[in-house]
Amino acid sequence: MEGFSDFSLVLTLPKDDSFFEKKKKLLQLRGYGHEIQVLFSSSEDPLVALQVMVEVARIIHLDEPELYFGGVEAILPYYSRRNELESLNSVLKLIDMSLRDAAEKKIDVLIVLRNAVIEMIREFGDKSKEETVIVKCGCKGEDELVEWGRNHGVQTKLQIAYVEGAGRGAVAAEDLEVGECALEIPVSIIISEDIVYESDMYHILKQVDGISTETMLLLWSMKERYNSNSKFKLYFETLPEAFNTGLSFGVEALTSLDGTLLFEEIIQAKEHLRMQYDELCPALCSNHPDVFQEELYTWEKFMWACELWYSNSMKVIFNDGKLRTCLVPIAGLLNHSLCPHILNYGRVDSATSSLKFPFSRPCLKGEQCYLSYGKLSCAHLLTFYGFLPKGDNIYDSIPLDIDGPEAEEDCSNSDWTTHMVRGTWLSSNHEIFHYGLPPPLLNKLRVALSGANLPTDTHKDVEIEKEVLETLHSIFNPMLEGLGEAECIERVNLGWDVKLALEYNELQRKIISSVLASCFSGLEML
Ligand SMILES: C[S@@+](CC[C@H](N)C(=O)[O-])C[C@H]1O[C@@H](n2cnc3c(N)ncnc32)[C@H](O)[C@@H]1O
Repeated sequence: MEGFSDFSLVLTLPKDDSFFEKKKKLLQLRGYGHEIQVLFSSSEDPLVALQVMVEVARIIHLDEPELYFGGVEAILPYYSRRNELESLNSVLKLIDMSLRDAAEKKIDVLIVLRNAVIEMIREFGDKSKEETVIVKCGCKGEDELVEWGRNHGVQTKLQIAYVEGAGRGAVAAEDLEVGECALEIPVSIIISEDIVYESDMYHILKQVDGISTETMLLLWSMKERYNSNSKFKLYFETLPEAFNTGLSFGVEALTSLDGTLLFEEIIQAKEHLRMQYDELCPALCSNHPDVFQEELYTWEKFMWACELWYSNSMKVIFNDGKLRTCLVPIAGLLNHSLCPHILNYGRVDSATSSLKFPFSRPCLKGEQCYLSYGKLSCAHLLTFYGFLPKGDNIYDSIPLDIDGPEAEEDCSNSDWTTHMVRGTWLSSNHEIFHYGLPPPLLNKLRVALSGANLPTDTHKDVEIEKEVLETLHSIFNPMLEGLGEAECIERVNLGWDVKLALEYNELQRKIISSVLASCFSGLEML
């Protein structure tokens, strides 16, 4: 690497990061400050310095569950697939920014670094590929929708296809690289609150006490769905007749969920929606029958609209800085993955007045292009989207309410007030005093059970440790029993909802069993 001139790239942990203090401590533990200058000197291999940048970026991008479960204990090379993609992409962005005004003699080294990051992203993507079976390429209605979009300024490098297990999806029409735009949607065809303000129902809805813009939009979409002169006719025509989310689960599926938290969540969500419907729709239809026709505002159609908005809407920040819940035609055909191609897409580009969907990792021709719907648990995905993603979802955890004083804060034994467990197979540390369980939870129980301050690692009290694990066992064993026996029944003839409920139960059983197994092996070690 001779001939490279000395220079540095600066990575900064943003001050407004809600976990600033925790991350700062993690960085310090690894020997960094919160503003990290990575020096590239002619005497060193720049790729070594690049590794430092990536490690720092991983810490900067940690989110709440990653800090809770892994923190300083987590073994690198990476925390989660999402974290890895975000970190590599932020390093790439920094290099690209530096390239823009770099002195000529620095350009060569920046290009070496850029290529190295691109290669890291590509290798990472190859390891995390999700195979897609294309059931049918080319779909008439959807192709017409894309054509309509193009006529309104949409640009896309994707084709719509039917994919196995997920309805429609988007497939790359050519090999696409990191940074390229998969899709660009002009603001003019995004369905957002402005559309209600311009509609004939706004003067009525604005009189309704406490009604949110989201609810107004929901009521607008119920009617627009059947408007043959709608600008969005093709969009509404290509939407599914049924969304099949957890909110539509039948009695048999709900019964199979009995004993899980999800059961309560779905029942409560449905009760809440029913109340909202009863408060709004009958009164609107009887007081304003010219605008709110009864046949368009049935409970079934209300539920369809709720499921539409839950499973298809996106949160978008507009040029005025306001975050709005929107429906985005065409973009709404992209499916979700835990290792997505597109991560950052929620802000309107002021220069083009469009919403851009750039690739955070490459997507080869014919490969399904996935979006990230967000950091969502399987319970949320099942309830509001009606599917369970492939692979380990690090946002899947079981919450625990434990009373008593919190452990004193330091970085690994932090001040979390809500506790949770997740599959212990996701942990990298199953040693004594760790057991694959989250450090903040173990510390919380140590303090609660000993009534004393947190013992240091070298002075852990074996009796207290046993009590901690026995307590956890006594919490989780009834949960496992509550799930009942695993059913080994033939699933082909079951309804979509019962199949999903059973899949969810299996996932819960797997998580709880892993916690119990960790308690057992911990007790054995002790
Ligand atoms: C925004 S839409 C995506 C387009 C959708 N596939 C369609 O045909 O309309 C969200 C819905 O797609 C489905 N979906 C998204 N990601 C999925 C995945 N990884 N596996 C299975 N279904 C998925 C779910 O039904 C979800 O409610």
